[in-house]
Amino acid sequence: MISAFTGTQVREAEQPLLDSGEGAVLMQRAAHGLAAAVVRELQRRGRRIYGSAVTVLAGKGNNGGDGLFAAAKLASRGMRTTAVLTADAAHPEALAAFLSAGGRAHRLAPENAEELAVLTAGDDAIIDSVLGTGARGGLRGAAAELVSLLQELRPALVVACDIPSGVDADTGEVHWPVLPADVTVTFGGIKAGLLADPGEEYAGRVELVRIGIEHRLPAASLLRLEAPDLTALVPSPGRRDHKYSRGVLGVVAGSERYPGAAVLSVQSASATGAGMVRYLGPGSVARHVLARTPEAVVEEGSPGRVQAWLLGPGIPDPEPGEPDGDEQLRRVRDTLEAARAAGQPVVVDAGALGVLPARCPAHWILTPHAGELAAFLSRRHTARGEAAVTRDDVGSRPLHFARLAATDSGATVLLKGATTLVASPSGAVFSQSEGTPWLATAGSGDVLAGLLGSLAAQYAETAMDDDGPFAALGIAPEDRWAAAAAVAASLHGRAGSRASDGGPLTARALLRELPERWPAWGTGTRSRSVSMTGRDPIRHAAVLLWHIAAPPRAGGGTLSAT
Ligand SMILES: NC(=O)C1=CN([C@@H]2O[C@H](COP(=O)(O)OP(=O)(O)OC[C@H]3O[C@@H](n4cnc5c(N)ncnc54)[C@H](OP(=O)(O)O)[C@@H]3O)[C@@H](O)[C@H]2O)[C@H](O)CC1
Ligand SMILES: [K+]
Repeated sequence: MISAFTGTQVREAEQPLLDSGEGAVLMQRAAHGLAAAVVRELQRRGRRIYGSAVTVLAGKGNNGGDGLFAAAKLASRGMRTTAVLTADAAHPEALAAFLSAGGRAHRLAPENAEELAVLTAGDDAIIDSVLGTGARGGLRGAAAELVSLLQELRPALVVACDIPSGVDADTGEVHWPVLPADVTVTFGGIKAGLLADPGEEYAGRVELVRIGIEHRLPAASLLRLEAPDLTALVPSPGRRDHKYSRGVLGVVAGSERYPGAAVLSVQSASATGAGMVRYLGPGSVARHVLARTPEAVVEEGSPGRVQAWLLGPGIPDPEPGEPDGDEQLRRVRDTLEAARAAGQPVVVDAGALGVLPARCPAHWILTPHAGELAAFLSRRHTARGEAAVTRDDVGSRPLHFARLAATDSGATVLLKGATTLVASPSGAVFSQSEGTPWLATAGSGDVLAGLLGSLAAQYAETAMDDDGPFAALGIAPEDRWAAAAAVAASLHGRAGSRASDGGPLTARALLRELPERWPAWGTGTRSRSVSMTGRDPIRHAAVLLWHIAAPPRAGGGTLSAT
């Protein structure tokens, strides 16, 4: 499991060492790791180091200091090194080291921004060390102009120092312009903003350099499940299990208008381990469901025992003139009431999001996309006389709004996106990014809802106990349902990447990827490559290489092992 931290958490972990005068050692470890990453990436691309050219964009603070010290190390490897000093000052010792290593420095000004952009864009590598965790907002003035020009000129290789300048280390919000990085070399702890959109999209592959503060870091601000975690968390039946003990899921989904959502969500639930799926809905929809999933049980009256519910796929929001909505929405309301009394986990999707009570239990998992989350929050905010929230608000600050919705409602909130975020009402967040943009297709959300419902039914009885698999991974009781939803998001994303294989996919193709690979997924048919390079983390900087393989400047980083 990958842990990520806010810039503040990392800075606080650094502080005692700074106070004891070890800041220079930390910086040298950071610079060593940064320089080593540039060398490795150039070699990976078949470039010679000696004689290659690198430019460092250096800000006024320690982020700029990291970059200048790293460039000095690259100069000692025979690289031609240029520094563009973007502020009126620079880290004095680092600049001195850079110049004495033979580097050439230019002070950026509005009148030379274009000339410097053209001068440096052709270099073999650019190191972006303008702003790090001390940034407030984005690039300004000539630095913003230089980066905008470099974006157009598309340098061969961009390596961001700690975070791409302009990306908020805590939230992943982006203050444009930001130079998209091929690699982000981050220090001490992975920054949460590198694992949340839109920041993740600009980070490229993330490499962590340990600088000796790791043991001082607090509980992570954001977590990411990896393949070995799926192995531990993907449920599998025991010898004494039977269909009722494996987890029965009740599904209230579909409508005359959208029968397909019921078909897809029931099929998905049935294919991913639920012992049984009970379907409740209009007869015409039920016939479609049975045609595709004959093993489903269609319930007329009150259903038999279930361990969990999935409510909402394909159920439209209430019409303005019909506040109670159609029969399905009434069925959703009744089921929510019964489920709360029974303490059952509920996956709440689509139209069901509009009929939730003010406060929900953490084992109710909402699965909105950005527009649905904006509507969900706006209903609550306007009822309190607060400003509405737009889809664009959510799109630019997904981590903030997912967390807000969870803490405000008490429910667990899975916010779908290129990077899917799952917020626990405790404030902890899981971030999963195994998907592909091709998953943005009709029915994909219904398949996810069915998969998540199936897992909820399988987890309901014992998985959340203190001797269960989530506790074994060290996940706090209040965050276990968020972790369960993250399992679903991870499996769904992996299935989507396989079904897409780089091209368009349909929800039906996505379904086909679900069951066959189910047991293999946990082991991850893509084994994660994690290697320690550099030297011992206590005595020297060490680089824990883990690859969020994001094709350089591709849309979003994906967690796929190499
Ligand atoms: N602390 C350590 O020992 C280590 C730090 N590491 C690296 O350091 C950065 C954090 O460095 P810091 O100096 O705290 O902050 P920055 O370098 O990110 O910012 C520098 C200054 O820039 C000014 N600033 C802030 N926002 C902007 C902006 N939008 N545009 C222009 N300038 C801005 C601000 O100065 P002011 O005088 O304007 O207040 C900042 O102080 C961290 O990211 C690491 O790279 C290493 O990890 C090693 C250990
Ligand atoms: K930076």
